[in-house]
Amino acid sequence: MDPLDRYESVIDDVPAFRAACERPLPTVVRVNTLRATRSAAERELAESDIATERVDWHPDLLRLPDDQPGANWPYVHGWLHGQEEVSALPATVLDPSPGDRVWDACAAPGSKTTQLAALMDDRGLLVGTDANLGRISALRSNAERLGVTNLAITHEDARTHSLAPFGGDSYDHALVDVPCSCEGTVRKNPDAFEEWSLDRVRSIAGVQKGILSRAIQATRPGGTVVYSTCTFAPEENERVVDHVVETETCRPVAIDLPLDGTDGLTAWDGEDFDDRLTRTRRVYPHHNDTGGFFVAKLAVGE
Ligand SMILES: C[S@@+](CC[C@H](N)C(=O)[O-])C[C@H]1O[C@@H](n2cnc3c(N)ncnc32)[C@H](O)[C@@H]1O
Repeated sequence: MDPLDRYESVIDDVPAFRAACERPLPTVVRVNTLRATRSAAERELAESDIATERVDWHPDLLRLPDDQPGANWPYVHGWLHGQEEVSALPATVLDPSPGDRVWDACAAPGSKTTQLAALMDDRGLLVGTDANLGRISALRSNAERLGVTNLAITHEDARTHSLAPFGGDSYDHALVDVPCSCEGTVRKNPDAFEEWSLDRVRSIAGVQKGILSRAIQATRPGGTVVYSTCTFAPEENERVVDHVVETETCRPVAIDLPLDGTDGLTAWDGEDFDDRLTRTRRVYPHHNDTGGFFVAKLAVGE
């Protein structure tokens, strides 16, 4: 079964959506502001005859030619990190401040963790958790290459992470970028649907609910939790957020998304969700020439 068939009733322009899903993804890098400015990175890349194009919605993203080898000088020296445009959305939406205490519940290999560290100006405390030891090695080496020093790494199941990591106090914010069915990565990985089944979608949704619930419980009242996936599946998106809105003390808040997106769904497969699910955002590949993405922002304690 082609899982994309399931979305024909909720997508505005199905032929454009299908065509975008078949095009390769543009190559994008994020300038690591702990080490360089965008102008300095542009100059350095130009010296190596690498043409760049600014991404207009984000101050630190650059598009590169598709045949660009990854190991250029600015990359090796931690000025750049390969990061797809939509992957830069969750940390942008969370927008932590220097000095905050932030938990990244599914952190490896660290694209968003290192982006959070840059937004925090490498100050405060960032805890990055992942259940996969091999991927934690990549997180560690990315953090080192990019010069991040405010990061503590834990190898554990996020569903059992400490609820009082600071002697009773909780995190100011959490980022929950869960494992998912990855339907929105089909432009990068044409085999993305090979392992797809509705049973897998439903099973992973259980893990997602557990991790998101834990993140809400570990965040102080008045704090913020951002939930994201790179899939279109409502079972892993709106239905997971609807579950925590019912079971935890939190509410979805409006997101001022800097690129085009559509409202989250309030019904799927015969089930209705909380009306406030319209405040979550879906990003489809044909709207901004990116991968597919889902993001929700939750205010905790309200
Ligand atoms: C979408 S990836 C995270 C990508 C990462 N945020 C980034 O931007 O580089 C999901 C991650 O969740 C991890 N994971 C899966 N189950 C987990 C669990 N129960 N607790 C913590 N991490 C888990 C996987 O190992 C994987 O690295």
